[in-house]
Amino acid sequence: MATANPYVEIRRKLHQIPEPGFQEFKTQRFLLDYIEALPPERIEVRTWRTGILVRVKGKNPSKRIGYRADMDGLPIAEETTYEFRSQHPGYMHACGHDVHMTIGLGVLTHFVHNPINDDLILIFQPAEEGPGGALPMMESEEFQDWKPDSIYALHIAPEYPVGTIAVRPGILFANTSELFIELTGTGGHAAFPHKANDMVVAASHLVTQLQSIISRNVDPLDSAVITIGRIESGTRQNIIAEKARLEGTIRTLSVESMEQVKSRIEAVVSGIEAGFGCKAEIDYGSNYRQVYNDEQETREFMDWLQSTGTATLVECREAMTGEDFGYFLAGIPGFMFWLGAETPYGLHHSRMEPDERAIDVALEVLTKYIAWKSGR
Ligand SMILES: CC(=O)N[C@@H](CCC[C@H](N)C(=O)O)C(=O)O
Repeated sequence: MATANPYVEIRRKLHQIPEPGFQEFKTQRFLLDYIEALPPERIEVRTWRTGILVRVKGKNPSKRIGYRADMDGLPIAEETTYEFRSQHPGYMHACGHDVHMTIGLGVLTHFVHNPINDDLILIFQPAEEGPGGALPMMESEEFQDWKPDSIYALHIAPEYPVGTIAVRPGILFANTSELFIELTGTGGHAAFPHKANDMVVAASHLVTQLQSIISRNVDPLDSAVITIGRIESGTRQNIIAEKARLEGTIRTLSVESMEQVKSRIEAVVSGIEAGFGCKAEIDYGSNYRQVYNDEQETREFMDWLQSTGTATLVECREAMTGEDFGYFLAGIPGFMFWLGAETPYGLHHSRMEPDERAIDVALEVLTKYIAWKSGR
């Protein structure tokens, strides 16, 4: 169904072309086509791998204000009711990055036509879901040269109504580490288990033992999560599996707990090796730093929201989600906030249909706030 809102149209087009991290080629082309059609006088564009940086020149700049949107999709087979479903089988924008990029283009368009005093740096960042684009992008010459003095980002929140912004000073999202474990035993005939080392059984024990780490080794007041999201093992029902692969993620609120959880995982995996006579290899994949909102910047934003009434403010609790935006916040003051986009299915769900009215709410909040920050 067509809509009169150009940004909703853009979001629907982006929704159809979800791509994995660092392979956002069509997405980058789509964004560049849009950006290149804007009046060129005030903008400068750079690409970094599949990402894009845009500088909107201010009228009398004394600082650079940054806004970041992430670009990649997820390996999920979409099951929404949309007519504009993903055209990339097995991939879906199930974490709202289509909405985030659309808002980025809306902010850019607004300030191209309504310049502020300061420079604005729009950052379209690849590979947020993995392996992590923020850190290498930040380290790039292209970024360092335009490094903002403050930086902001948002994430859609299916659990909050449209018109709500949820945020908190300090930690917003957890420390994360991916987790991959390969088990190798001895395969064989299903009828002769005593002549094999069955990795389906070993993997099953491992999953339940991993879950006991959180309940038995981590301070209950210091939240942590281990999720095994994928297990691969075996070839058919009457063959004992020689190998098993577990894929998951670790989340902790404190940096110390991450170390402790990893050392307990290593101990449990050694126990599985001894108990099942198998070999195990652990790979922690990519790690994200916690998203730690600058206290002063966040309080200022919360006060501004309340005094202007531009959206309904909720001071939320921290969440165990991860975000490589935490790397930007480690070097640049700023914050991330949740944008209410109420829908019954949550992030990373094949049926998630965020409420598109959230786009206009975000554009109003961000354009007014950034203009206010720039003293216009
Ligand atoms: C907001 C969100 O959902 N972010 C992802 C980040 C993934 C980090 C990494 N690939 C991992 O799985 O640990 C999340 O799953 O929280």
